[in-house]
Amino acid sequence: MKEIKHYINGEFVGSASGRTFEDINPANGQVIGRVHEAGRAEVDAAVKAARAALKGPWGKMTVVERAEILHRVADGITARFDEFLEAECLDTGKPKSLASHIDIPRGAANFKVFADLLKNVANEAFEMATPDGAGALNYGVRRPKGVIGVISPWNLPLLLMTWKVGPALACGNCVVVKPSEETPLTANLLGEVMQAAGVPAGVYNVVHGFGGDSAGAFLTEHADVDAYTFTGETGTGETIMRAAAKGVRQVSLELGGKNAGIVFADCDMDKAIEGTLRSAFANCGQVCLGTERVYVERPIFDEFVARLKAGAENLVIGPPDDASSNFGPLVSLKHREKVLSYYQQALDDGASVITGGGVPDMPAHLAGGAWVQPTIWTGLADDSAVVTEEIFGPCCHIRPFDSEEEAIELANSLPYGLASAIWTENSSRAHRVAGQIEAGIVWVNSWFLRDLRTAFGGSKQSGIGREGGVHSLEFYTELKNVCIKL
Ligand SMILES: NC(=O)c1ccc[n+]([C@@H]2O[C@H](COP(=O)([O-])OP(=O)(O)OC[C@H]3O[C@@H](n4cnc5c(N)ncnc54)[C@H](O)[C@@H]3O)[C@@H](O)[C@H]2O)c1
Ligand SMILES: O=C/C=C/C=C(\O)C(=O)O
Repeated sequence: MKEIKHYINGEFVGSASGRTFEDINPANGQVIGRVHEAGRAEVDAAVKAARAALKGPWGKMTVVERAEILHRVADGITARFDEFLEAECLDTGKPKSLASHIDIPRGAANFKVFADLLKNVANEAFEMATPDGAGALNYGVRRPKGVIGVISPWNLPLLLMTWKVGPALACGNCVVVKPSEETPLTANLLGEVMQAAGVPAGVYNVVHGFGGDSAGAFLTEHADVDAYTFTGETGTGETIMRAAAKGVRQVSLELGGKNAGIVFADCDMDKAIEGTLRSAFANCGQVCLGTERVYVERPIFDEFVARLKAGAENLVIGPPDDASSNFGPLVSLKHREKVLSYYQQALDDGASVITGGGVPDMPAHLAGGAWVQPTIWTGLADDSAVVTEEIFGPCCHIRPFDSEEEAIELANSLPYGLASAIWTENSSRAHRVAGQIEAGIVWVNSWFLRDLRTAFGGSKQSGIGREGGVHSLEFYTELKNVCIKL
């Protein structure tokens, strides 16, 4: 049985308590390995290692030297692509066809992009007048923030963790990562890659465990962590923010969403269907940016519903290794319970089930997996929990609208504000509507199209702060102004 340990100060170590929990493959319910659960002692050791590493060779390196090492990390991920792919798909059950295009390549890109960015970014400078006429010069210098606590979710484990670790390390920080308890494998593989790439011991640490009353909470309660970057549920974000308030530590929070797709009658229907299918069902609907509310202009409503239904019914449900499969299981049986409770709620609230709504028949060797059907509903009231709460499953509700104003009002009606997708061939309308959507990210005629230099994050209850490009740099560094009287 595989033993999954912590990675602290450049070594894989077990928990002093001997406590472990199971890592389960959600495609078949089988145990992949036993994961060590960190107690306060392991979290403390990881934070101490990170603090010490700041003062070691890592803290003395030039930006160019750090960037070279981070390129080696990226190349190390690429060189071990198949191992990362295998590990990510074992943990999540997602199709290899998906992870090989998104999760693993982005794991490498997240190091390259920020390493290069750091080499090229300018600092601000202001000349100022003074009463004696000699003037003064102000200039900014950036310094690493220190030890960063990185807490990440299970839906895109390597992608979302490296999206934070890449810029944090590029800026010269050291990190303690707490991956999701559901998906511990790729964070450990990355430890091996870091070692081989010459990242000094203590710069990248991983502690495994759960959230509350476990590794996650111990990390957020640790007084010697300087800032936290978190991706996960809004409620967890609130808890982490409270813990970080002690000692006035900064947080960057990428949280939940209940994203709207708006499909206008003047859209290119093929593009709108293809994009909405991906945004609702890719990664079995477990993408924070995914569309769970679809608003369609009335003249094309029936055609859109029929075509999305046909698309959903064409998805090929199957395990990661099946090359033809493009729809895997949910991450766990526990998460399936949550998703199925919304499927039941939709029935209770009088939804018309256009397709799905239950659990698919799977062959015996996969029957223990967390499989669920892609599901589409119509006919629910705007205040049904199915329409207002994040389900994080492969499902969406489609509702007609009659005017641009109504569509904008519906899209903005919830306390979330992560992402939105607008489908129209009228570019004036696209700009007009995009400007009025209350969300951190608006896509027009696309979805999950990512340029890593751009700002990424949520408004309202979908998050605090922006990461990506120079915005990551702002979070992961302390900007100091030096004022020189001439
Ligand atoms: N905005 C984004 O960019 C983004 C991206 C991906 C996922 N998400 C959101 O993530 C959620 C799904 O992921 P999840 O179920 O893993 O989220 P989660 O909030 O349950 O867990 C995320 C991480 O936080 C840890 N955690 C849980 N409770 C904690 C606590 N009290 N203290 C410290 N750490 C704690 C977990 O162990 C895990 O590592 C969805 O809401 C989704 O929308 C958001
Ligand atoms: O599930 C959420 C997806 C988030 C994506 C990113 O953070 C990214 O593309 O950088």
